[in-house]
Amino acid sequence: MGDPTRKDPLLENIEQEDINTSSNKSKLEEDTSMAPHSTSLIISTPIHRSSSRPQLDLSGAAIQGNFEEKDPTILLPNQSDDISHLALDIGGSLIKLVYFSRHEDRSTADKRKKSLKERLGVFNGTRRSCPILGGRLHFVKFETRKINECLDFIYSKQLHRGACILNQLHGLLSSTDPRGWSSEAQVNENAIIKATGGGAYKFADIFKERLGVSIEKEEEMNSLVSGANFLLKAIRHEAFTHMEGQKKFVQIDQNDLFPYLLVNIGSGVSIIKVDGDGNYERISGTNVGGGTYWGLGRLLTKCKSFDELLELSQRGDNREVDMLVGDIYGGLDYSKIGLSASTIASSFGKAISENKELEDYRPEDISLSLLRMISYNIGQIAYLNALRFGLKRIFFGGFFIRGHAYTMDTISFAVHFWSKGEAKAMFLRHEGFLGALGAFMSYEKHGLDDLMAHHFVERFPMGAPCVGGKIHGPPLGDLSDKASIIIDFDLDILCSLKNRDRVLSCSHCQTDLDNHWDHPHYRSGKTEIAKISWMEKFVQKGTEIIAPVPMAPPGTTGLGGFERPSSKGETLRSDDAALNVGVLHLVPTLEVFPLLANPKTYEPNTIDLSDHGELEYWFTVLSEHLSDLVDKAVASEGGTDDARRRGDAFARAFSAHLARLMEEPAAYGKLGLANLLELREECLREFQFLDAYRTIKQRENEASLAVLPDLLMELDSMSEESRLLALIEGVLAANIFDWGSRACVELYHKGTIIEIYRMSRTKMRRPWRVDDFDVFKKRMIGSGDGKPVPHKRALLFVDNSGADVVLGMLPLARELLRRGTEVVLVANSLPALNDVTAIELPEIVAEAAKHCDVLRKAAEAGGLLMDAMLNIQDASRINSSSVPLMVVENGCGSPCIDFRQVSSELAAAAKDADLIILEGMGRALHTNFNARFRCDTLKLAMVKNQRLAEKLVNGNIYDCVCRYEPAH
Ligand SMILES: Nc1ncnc2c1ncn2[C@@H]1O[C@H](COP(=O)(O)OP(=O)(O)O)[C@@H](O)[C@H]1O
Ligand SMILES: CC(C)(COP(=O)(O)O)[C@@H](O)C(=O)NCCC(=O)O
Ligand SMILES: [Mn+2]
Repeated sequence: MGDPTRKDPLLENIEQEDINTSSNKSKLEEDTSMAPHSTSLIISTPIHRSSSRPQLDLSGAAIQGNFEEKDPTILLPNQSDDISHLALDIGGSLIKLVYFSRHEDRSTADKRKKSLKERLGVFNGTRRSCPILGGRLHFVKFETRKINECLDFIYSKQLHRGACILNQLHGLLSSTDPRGWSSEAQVNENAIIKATGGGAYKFADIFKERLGVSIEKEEEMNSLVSGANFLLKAIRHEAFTHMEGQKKFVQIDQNDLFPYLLVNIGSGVSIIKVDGDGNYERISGTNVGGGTYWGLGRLLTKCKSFDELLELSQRGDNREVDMLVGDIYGGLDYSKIGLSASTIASSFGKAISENKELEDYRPEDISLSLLRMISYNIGQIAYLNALRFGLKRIFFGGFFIRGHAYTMDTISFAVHFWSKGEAKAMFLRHEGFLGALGAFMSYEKHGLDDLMAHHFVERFPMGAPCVGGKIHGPPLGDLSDKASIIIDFDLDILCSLKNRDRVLSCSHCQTDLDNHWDHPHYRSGKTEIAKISWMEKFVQKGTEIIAPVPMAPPGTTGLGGFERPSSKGETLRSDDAALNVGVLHLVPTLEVFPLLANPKTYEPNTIDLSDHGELEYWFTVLSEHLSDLVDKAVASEGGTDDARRRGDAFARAFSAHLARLMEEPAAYGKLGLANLLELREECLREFQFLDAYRTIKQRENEASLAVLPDLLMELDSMSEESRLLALIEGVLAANIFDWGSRACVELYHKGTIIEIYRMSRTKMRRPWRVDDFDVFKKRMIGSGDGKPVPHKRALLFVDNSGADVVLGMLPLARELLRRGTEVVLVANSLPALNDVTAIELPEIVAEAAKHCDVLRKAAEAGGLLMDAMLNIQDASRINSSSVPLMVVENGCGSPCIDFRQVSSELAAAAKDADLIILEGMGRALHTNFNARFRCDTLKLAMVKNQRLAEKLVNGNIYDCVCRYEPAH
């Protein structure tokens, strides 16, 4: 140990190949027989950053127009340095790919925000001077032996193009081949893709030949470590423990992360002590790893795939193969040293004592025995290494783990057992992508290093719809129009369908194309690849929901209960990386809401969906609401055939997601009701339903605006005290207009908007179920002689369109303005159900202002009227003595709000706020009911669900909540 000249076989091949590139083809395939010995490769310098990346000027606007249709992932002009969007980790077993796709341009909205910020008088000096651009990080994997699929994928998504846009540009202009294919090798001459893993050496030529790009090699350990550090610091629910079938997310304190032990279980195993960023040492390793399980397993069971092997283990009984203590001690425990009769004395040991051949053993038993042997061994070695350096935390990564409950339980058990509970085994959700992420991070100037958890929103993988129960493929925009994709083919589907469902055949000779790269007609450009649009495929196929995830039957194992596998299930979850980790949406403008009393302990969700009963209930609620939602969505798009098809596809995809989450609720991190409600909205957007309730919202806005003048007159005739009560009543009553609630939707079928509103108002008898009105009133108007100081700025988190905002929140805003309180109306950035959005609000305010001087002056002062009528105006022209009324977007597209991730505008507006009003069930009950803020907070909502009413406030449907909490 410690001899720097000796090398671990896992590393040795790679290092030598670096020197002797001419022999690199055969090198990795040979030489696996060396005994393990660790190497001390000490690297404590900062992460190496290559300078060979081309610095490209992307200002060719005309050229961008040319391939815009064909290639939506191409970056827009003048956005230089945002081209590092693909990195690979090509391992012995699997190729891991991390790629980045940009968000669409939002420059108009940005301008509006800029002028708003000027009005708010907020300049955010701490923000990065060169903002990194928003986008999505995607995670995909392929088997290394099927490298062609990976090349297809890269090509179909044109990911290699980002590596050298100028070259590509030139190539496309000069190429006569419609695919630009024959000239690919020349056009990308200087293009570089970062890659790590042995395959970065082994397959460099293939990448050059097929995609015309050069591989720039990143050191493997370095990549693993920087990938792990990034995940542990930036992704909220990344690490978790897994004991006896129970998954528990671990909150990692960024400032208390190091040192830790990283055990990457790939084909082989690397054990790395990590002391800081770029500061690590590979202290050990073992050649008994994932490749061993898969390789030996394949030989012994004749399984055709890793998953098949893993699935077999689920039905295995290792006692048939393993020699137990009881087998040696005649059925007795060896209690003196703490070994029970059922403890494994020798893995596979039974095979020596019996006169049996391989065929006499069940493959299931062999697979389980092998899986246990290897997992347990790795757990033990990991612990011993942790012990050497006094490390308590061990993070396990690598695709051997494959999110498999039994594997994780076994490793955890070993660590727990040998360390007597001192050390903790933790797993990473992006287990196998550490190296690829590290390679991705190594691109220059991507600026990802200092990103924080609040900059990432993990979304359910939504790249495309569900084919055969899997969510796959490019977004709808790319493919809905078949005419625009005549020459291309849908490789995402090809990849996802594996060999079950080929979609490619050559139109020239009708041959099925297993490997189109080698097909002569493909090369010569003669073929038109027959393509089935994913939409048709999807609609045809129906939905085969993913197989259940293995879950532990509760309480099957006690400690030391290693006799029986703790986490077996009937089938194995599909090994589809896209469904095991979400897509990370990078939104650099998101911020933590500055008024949260304690951001570290803040938990947005009120309902804990780890309670299975709750989960089941809310899944049923959402499923039952689905057909009504689809009707609305389809109608909002004119009820065309296309809209119907999309509606159908949406329903299937959403149901598939629900089913997937029902099986593994923590698949994408901790699951709360807010995530489910957001998932529904995201899913709608994915199928191009941009605002399903558009017409309903318009209709309700118009009807409400028509009665607003009367309401304002009525309010103005009241005393201050009664007016305040009437205003709060008004907000609560109008919150009944909620198209997300089953009960309310039924009501709407029975009466008009005005009838329902009247009925709701008459039911507003105090005391409400939660009634802090008197305390609020005291703060607002005082109780004795002295008048309280009005709030300086109030943030009103508005909810639904129509009566809710027009007859509820706007009159309340008006009252505050009258008292000299600045009002910021905070609305959704994107539509969700019938919630009003920040884009829609200025126009509604402008309409309301026609009947109200207070609103008009304040809206003028806030620049709102200008915004609504003239779009963007120079802030300096607005000169009014009135306190301003402003509109700010919250950064969400959901009926709920997570205050850990809000728009930077909202964060900026919050700085001077001393009152926040959260309105509606989503924002005040489902989320934030228990949240505490550093300023006065009023939570107002009508509970429109019986079960929630019972659970939360011990009441009934249509009860009201008026919760006032003075500054914390
Ligand atoms: N679909 C799969 N095909 C092959 N191996 C898989 C698969 N899923 C998980 N594995 C396991 O993951 C191991 C590879 O893990 P990985 O972290 O990708 O390492 P490497 O970089 O060495 O390929 C395999 O040896 C096998 O044990
Ligand atoms: C989606 C909602 C949170 C919207 O409520 P809001 O915030 O508009 O008051 C709410 O309608 C809801 O929880 N609906 C599902 C429960 C049900 O249909 O009973
Ligand atoms: Mn709502």
